[in-house]
Amino acid sequence: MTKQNYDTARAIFADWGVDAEAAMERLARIPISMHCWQGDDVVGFEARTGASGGGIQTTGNHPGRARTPDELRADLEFSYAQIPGSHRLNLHAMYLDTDATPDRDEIEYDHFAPWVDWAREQGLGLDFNPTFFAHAKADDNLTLSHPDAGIREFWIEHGKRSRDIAAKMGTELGSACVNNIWVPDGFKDIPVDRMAARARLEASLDAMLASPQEHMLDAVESKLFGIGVEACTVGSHEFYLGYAIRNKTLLCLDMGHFHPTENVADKLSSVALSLDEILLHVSRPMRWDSDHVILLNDDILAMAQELIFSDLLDRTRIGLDFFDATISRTAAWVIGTRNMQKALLRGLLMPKAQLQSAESSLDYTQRLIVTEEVKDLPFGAVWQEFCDRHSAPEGLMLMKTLSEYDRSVASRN
Ligand SMILES: C[C@H](O)[C@H](O)[C@@H](O)C(=O)CO
Ligand SMILES: [Mn+2]
Repeated sequence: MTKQNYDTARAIFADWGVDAEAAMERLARIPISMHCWQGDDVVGFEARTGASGGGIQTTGNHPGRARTPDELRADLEFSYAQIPGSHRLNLHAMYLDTDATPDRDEIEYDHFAPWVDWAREQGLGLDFNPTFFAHAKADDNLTLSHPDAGIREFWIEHGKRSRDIAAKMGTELGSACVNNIWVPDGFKDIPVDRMAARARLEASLDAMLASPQEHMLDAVESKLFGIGVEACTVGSHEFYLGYAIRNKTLLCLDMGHFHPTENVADKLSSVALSLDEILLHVSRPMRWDSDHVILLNDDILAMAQELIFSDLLDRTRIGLDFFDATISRTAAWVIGTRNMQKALLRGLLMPKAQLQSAESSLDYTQRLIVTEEVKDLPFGAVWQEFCDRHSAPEGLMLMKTLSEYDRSVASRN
């Protein structure tokens, strides 16, 4: 039945001048960097207690949170098996796997080596992030921009070590590892010396990134505001856009880090004119940076279409950033990642040449007719075929598989 549906769909897309086989082939080559922190509510495996801090907030208490690296890896293995294609894992520095208890300025590659061995076995690429939150030295909501030079030094050292670890991960796995820098630095109430804070952040970043590295890529992530840093975020969009351009790093655009009515997809072509590569944190901000699981909604579809229509797929690393502890954590990963893929597939199945030609000849009526008519095309049949070819379940079978796994981990407490 699926095969018949697909054959019909393929013919319908061909009528529109779209090659469904080519779309599936391209989709299979787009890795999504799935974030480890959805699996345990951004807690990590350090010997510490306490909330994430830094304005990041997970809510909910659904049973089954991964408590150890082994549990997290088991949950990831299950999740990747439900997601067609080959992907990456985005690891945070607080997810070390070791009996040692290094402080953040003492972390080394060996503390993460089990993750690399596992990633190799699983055929996954790895990305990395220094963790500048959930630590006593981040309690002021200031790290790299802290007025205290000792605190800045501590975090600079953490950042340098993270880059070393990312470079070694990239070397070991033969695939460049993106090391994404996000700091929570900011002010609850209106500051009077924004310039000093931003100058300190810039100097700290310069010190951290001073030594050239291979097999890793530096990325910087801006933010508009967070809980507790409502008045000013030191690493704002303008700050990091300039920094990334000047220093040739990747710029990370997190969809939750802008004013809620801003169209983040619209930013891609603008920043791509000044940057070599972009990192995305695909997320769903609901009224604020709430990090809801991404849906196949207009924002995600627009983001995917923009990547494809602006020819940015080869210059963009797609990472995810959501965490919801009110639902099955593995289902959240699977649904969110598959939604990103579905959005990309839809973009790849659009009659791009026809649409762009209508626009360039100012035939906006034709552009409107096409954008609206193609909404009825059988995208689902191509997605089913894609899942089938990659041995990933869909529909009722996916539902059953996700529920069974969720029940199997429910006794964790
Ligand atoms: C855990 C991540 O580093 C974090 O979500 C960051 O990327 C962010 O978006 C903070 O709001
Ligand atoms: Mn993010």
